[in-house]
Amino acid sequence: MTFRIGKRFTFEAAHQLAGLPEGHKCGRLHGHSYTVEVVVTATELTGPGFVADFADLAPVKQHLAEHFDHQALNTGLDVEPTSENLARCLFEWCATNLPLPTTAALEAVRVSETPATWAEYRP
Ligand SMILES: Nc1nc2c(c(=O)[nH]1)N=C([C@H](O)[C@H](O)COP(=O)(O)OP(=O)(O)OP(=O)(O)O)CN2
Ligand SMILES: [Zn+2]
Repeated sequence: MTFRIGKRFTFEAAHQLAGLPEGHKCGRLHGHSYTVEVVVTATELTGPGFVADFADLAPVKQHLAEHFDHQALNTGLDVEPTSENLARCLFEWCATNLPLPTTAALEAVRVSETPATWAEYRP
């Protein structure tokens, strides 16, 4: 049996994407209200019955506020700021920085630029 929890975060940022056909709208500088979802799993629960305390995911909020919110993402990342690349970048940050219980594992990070679209990274 697998338990799965997630927490959703938001930030606002601008980007433009290279490598698109001439005239593609996403080649122009534009902004999104991004949503980031962090998913954690476990096969056994800890404490009162947690995969992990939702509060254990709180550092993501501060990381996004300090490094992503109201930023031009093209200058802050060493990859093209697509949803896919942001998901991998944020997964790697979470894997290093979130204080999860030893019984829990970071499963995936999902990034949405709009309510209709998403990209997910899970190694
Ligand atoms: N696989 C991906 N495709 C696209 C990405 C991406 O990160 N991964 N990003 C973009 C652009 O950032 C664009 O701003 C968003 O594209 P899209 O959802 O197509 O734009 P709209 O919200 O305006 O959607 P409409 O359906 O055209 O109204 C492009 N593709
Ligand atoms: Zn965009």
